[in-house]
Amino acid sequence: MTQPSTRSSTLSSTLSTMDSAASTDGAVVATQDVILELKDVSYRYKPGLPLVLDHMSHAFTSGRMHAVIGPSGTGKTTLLSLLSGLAVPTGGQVLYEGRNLASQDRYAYRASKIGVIFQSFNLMPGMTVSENIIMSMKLAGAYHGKQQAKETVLHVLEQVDLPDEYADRRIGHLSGGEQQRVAIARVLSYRPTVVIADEPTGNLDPESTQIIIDIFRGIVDDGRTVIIVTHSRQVASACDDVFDLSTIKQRTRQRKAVRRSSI
Ligand SMILES: Nc1ncnc2c1ncn2[C@@H]1O[C@H](COP(=O)(O)OP(=O)(O)OP(=O)(O)O)[C@@H](O)[C@H]1O
Repeated sequence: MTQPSTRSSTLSSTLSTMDSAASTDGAVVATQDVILELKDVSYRYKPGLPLVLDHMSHAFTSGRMHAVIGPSGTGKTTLLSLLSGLAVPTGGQVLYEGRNLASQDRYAYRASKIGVIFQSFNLMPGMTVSENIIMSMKLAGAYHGKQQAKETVLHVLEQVDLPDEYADRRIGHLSGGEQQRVAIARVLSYRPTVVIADEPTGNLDPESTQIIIDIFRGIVDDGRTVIIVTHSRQVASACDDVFDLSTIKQRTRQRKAVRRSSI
C-alpha cells in the first residue's frame, strides 16, 4: 500500500526538534504529543486461541489523521476495540494521555473522550437523523435541553456537509455515503477528543470516499485526532501517519526467529 511519505518525513523532522522518546518499534515520538499509546500490547480472544496482537507498541500523536492498515485478519478491528476501551489487552497496556485505560472508568472514556464509528454505522433506520444524533448526545451526557440539541444537530450536519433539512429525514431513506456522514455527525455531537472509524469508506466510490476524507481532515483541523482502520489506498495516502500491522507482524516473527536461533 502507498505510504504518505512526504507527510511522514515532515512529521519525523518536526518531532526531532521536540522532546522525544523511542518506542519499542523504533519510531521516534514526541512524548508530550502522544494521545493514545500501545505499550507492548498482546491480545487473544480466549485462552488456548492464538495471539491476534503480539507485543505491539505504537504511539498515536494528537491532532493528526492516522491510518491503520494491514491485510484481512491482521487484527485491525481488534486493535480498534482496545483503543476504544471496548476490550482490555491480555498483555501490556493501552495508555490514554499517559494513563492505563484498564485502570480508568472505561464507560466514561467511551462516552466522552472517544467517538467510534462502526462499519455497520449502528444508526436506527426508523428514526430521523436528528433523533439518532440526540439519542447519542443523551447517552454521552452531552444533552443540555432542546435548543442546545437542535443547534448541535445543525452544527454537526454542517461539519459533515449535509444540509439542515436532513435533520428530519429518516435514516432508512439515505444513501450509504449519507448514512456514513450521519454516523460521523453523531459522534461529533458529543465532541470527543479522538474519533475512531472502522472502514468508513468500505462501500463508497472514489468521489464519496474523497468527501469522507475531507470531513475527517476538517475534524483534525478542528483540533481532534482521527484514527481510521482502512483497506483503501486513497484513505491511507490522505493520512498523516500509517500504522501497518503487517509490517509489525513481520518484525515480531523475525524477532522470534532470532530468539529461537540463539537458543
Ligand atoms: N470474537 C472473536 N473470537 C475469536 N477470534 C476472533 C474474534 N474476532 C476476531 N477474531 C479473530 O482475530 C483475528 C483478527 O480479526 P480482526 O477482525 O481484528 O482482523 P481485521 O484485520 O480487522 O480483518 P478485516 O480486515 O477482515 O476486517 C482473525 O483471525 C479473527 O478470526
